[in-house]
Amino acid sequence: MKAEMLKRLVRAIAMGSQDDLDRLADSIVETERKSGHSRLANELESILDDTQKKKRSSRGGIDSDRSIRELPISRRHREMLVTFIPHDALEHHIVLRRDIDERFERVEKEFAARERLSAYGLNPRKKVLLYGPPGCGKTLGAKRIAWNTGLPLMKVRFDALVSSYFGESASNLRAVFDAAREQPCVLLLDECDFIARSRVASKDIGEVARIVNTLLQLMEEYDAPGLLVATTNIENSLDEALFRRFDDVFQVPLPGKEEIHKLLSLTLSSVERAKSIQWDDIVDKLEGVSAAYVVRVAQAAAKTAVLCGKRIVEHEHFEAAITELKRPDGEA
Ligand SMILES: Nc1ncnc2c1ncn2[C@@H]1O[C@H](COP(=O)(O)OP(=O)(O)OP(=O)(O)O)[C@@H](O)[C@H]1O
Repeated sequence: MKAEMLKRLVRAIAMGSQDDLDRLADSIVETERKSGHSRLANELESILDDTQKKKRSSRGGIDSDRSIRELPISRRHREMLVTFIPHDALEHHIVLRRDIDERFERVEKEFAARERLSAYGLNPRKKVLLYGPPGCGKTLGAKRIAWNTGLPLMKVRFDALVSSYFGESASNLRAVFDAAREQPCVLLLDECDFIARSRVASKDIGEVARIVNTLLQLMEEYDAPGLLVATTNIENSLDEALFRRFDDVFQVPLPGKEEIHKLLSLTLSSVERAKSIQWDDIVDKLEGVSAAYVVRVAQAAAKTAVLCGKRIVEHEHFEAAITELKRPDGEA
């Protein structure tokens, strides 16, 4: 072992720093790999992986109150690979078209009845893909599923997961799926097209291709106690093989007139509304935009009412908000 490493080792032991020891172990693996000793590097890596798993299970597994330190982290950069949202923090309001609401409800009901279903040899839908335009409730829909099934949400951080080091993205992804197996949760792969761009369209045979293959395999083998929800804006960009691995695929579309009305009422529930508001006119003007945009318009109108001291939202406040928040390109 090089002198520098020996010094780091002794220092870490003297300081009793587990973090430094972990980092040192990673450096040793990397040095061995770079020196062409890939078999030794792989063996060392699997020792590290096994030890981490044992440590976790000796702490009694993972429950919903797990500490941040128990969540999967990237080997090299020690970054959290997921954002963990406990069930209590998932309360939300979502407005959906009735038929879409029923699609969500079906997933939730099957999860609730999973034991009854399995008694008949039937499997509940556990891997769901939500697609549709931005800002219409795909991420919120994943929260809804978690909330209604009593599970926490574990959102994958693709920025931390995708690494430029050979094979590391795939092993990070594996660590995330391992964690989802130990901890019943809704595992959210938000904007999964980030990694799942069509292999056909992409000539990339590097890390992206490797991670798509790993994702395909992990999806195929998925047997975690919770649910997996993936979202994408661009349905067509998804790898066909990945697409087939979902048990249910449905769209979360733009809100219709009825939903726009509900979104406005919901967002304005804490302020008074003038009787003179021409709701149909406002709804007509907002038809074709995302739910997020409708919420922003309602919030802007409410804030204008408060700022100008009236505390009653008037029709003109909506007109001003719609003009001010000109529809961003591509949102509708
Ligand atoms: N159906 C909805 N009901 C109520 N609020 C919504 C709905 N859709 C979007 N919103 C509002 O817009 C915000 C963003 O929504 P969300 O993140 O769920 O959109 P998304 O479809 O996942 O968009 P993206 O594709 O950009 O990630 C929400 O936090 C919420 O305030």
